[in-house]
Amino acid sequence: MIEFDQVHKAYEVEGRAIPALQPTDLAIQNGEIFGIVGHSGAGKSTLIRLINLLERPSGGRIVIDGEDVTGYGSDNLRAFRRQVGMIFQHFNLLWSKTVEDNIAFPMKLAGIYSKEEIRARVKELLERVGLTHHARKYPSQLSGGQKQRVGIARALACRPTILLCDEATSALDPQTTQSVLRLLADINRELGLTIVLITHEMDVVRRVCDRVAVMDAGEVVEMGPVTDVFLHPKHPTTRDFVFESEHIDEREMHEDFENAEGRILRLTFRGESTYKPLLGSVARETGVDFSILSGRIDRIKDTPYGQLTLSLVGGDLKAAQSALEAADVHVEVLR
Ligand SMILES: Nc1ncnc2c1ncn2[C@@H]1O[C@H](COP(=O)(O)OP(=O)(O)OP(=O)(O)O)[C@@H](O)[C@H]1O
Repeated sequence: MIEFDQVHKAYEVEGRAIPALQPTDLAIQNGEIFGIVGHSGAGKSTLIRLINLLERPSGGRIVIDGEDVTGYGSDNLRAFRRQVGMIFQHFNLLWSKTVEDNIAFPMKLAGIYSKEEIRARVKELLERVGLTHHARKYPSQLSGGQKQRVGIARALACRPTILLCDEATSALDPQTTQSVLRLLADINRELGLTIVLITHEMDVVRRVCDRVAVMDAGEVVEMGPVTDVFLHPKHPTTRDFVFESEHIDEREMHEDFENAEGRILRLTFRGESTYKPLLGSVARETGVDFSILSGRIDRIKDTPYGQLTLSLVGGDLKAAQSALEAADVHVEVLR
C-alpha cells in the first residue's frame, strides 16, 4: 500500500517557497489502478514524483507497504527505486541504444543481475509488450505507441511492484492510447502490479482506473471509486472534467431544460440494470409520459452504465420515481 500522511511540498525558487501540494492524506491499495486527474499546474506530477522520492516532501510521511521511506538515504533509495518503475509522456528512451539495450539498461545499472538473467528477462519483456521483432531497432525507427511499449518494458525490467505513469498516453493518438491502456490493464491484472497514473483526460481514468483523485491548485478535491466520481461528480473541477469528457455543455443542457415540460430527472443505471427494459413498463404502470433529453450508454472499466435525462409529464410521477428506484436506478431530480 502507498500511504501519504499529511504530505506536502513547496518548491524553493529564489528564496521563495512556491506551494505545489497542500497537506495530503492518501492510501493506494496494492494491485489497484489509481488515477490522478487535474488541470495543468494542479500538482499531479509533484504528487506522483513524491511516491518514488524523485521529489522530497517538505513535510509529512510517505509509507510504502508499512515502511516509512521518507528519510531514505542513497543506499536505501537505489533498492527502493527498483521497486517503483516509471513511464513518461515523452518516453525518455536512450536514443543511441537499441530497443533491447534500452530494456536491459536498468538491470545493468542495478549491477545485481547476471548476463543470462538480463538476456532472459529482456526476451520475456519483448514478448509481453509485442516488440520481439523490433529488438534490434533504434527508438527513432519506432512509432509513438511502440516507443511507449519500450518504456513500459524498461520500467518492468527490475520486477517493480509499483508502476508510475506520468501522462503516458498524452502524446499518442486515440487508437494508440487504447492499445497502451489495454497493455497497462493486462499488466495490472496478470502481474498484480499497483499502477498510479496521472492524466488530464477523464476518459483515460474511465477506461482503466479503479479509483481516482481529482486535483485542483495543489489539493485533492475529490477521491473515490471511478464509478462514483464519474457518475456523481461533486466538486466543480470534477464536474468540468466529466462533462468535458462526455462532450456535455452545461449551459446548452440548461437551455434544453428550459424548453422541456414537466419534471426533469437524471437516471443512472449501473451494471445489470443498464440493459433492463424498464422505462416502458414504468410508463405503462404509472401513466407517465416521458421524452429523452439526452442519453449515453458506455462502460467504466468493466462496468456498463447508462445515463438518461428525461422529462416526465402526466400520470403518477411519485410512483414512477419509486418504481425506478426500486429497480436499482439512481434518480436525481434536476427540476
Ligand atoms: N521544479 C519546480 N520548481 C518550481 N516550481 C515547480 C517545479 N515543479 C513544479 N512547480 C510548480 O508547482 C506547481 C504544480 O506543478 P506540477 O508540475 O506538479 O503540476 P501538474 O498538475 O503536473 O501540471 P502539468 O500537467 O502541467 O505537468 C505549479 O505551480 C508548478 O509551476
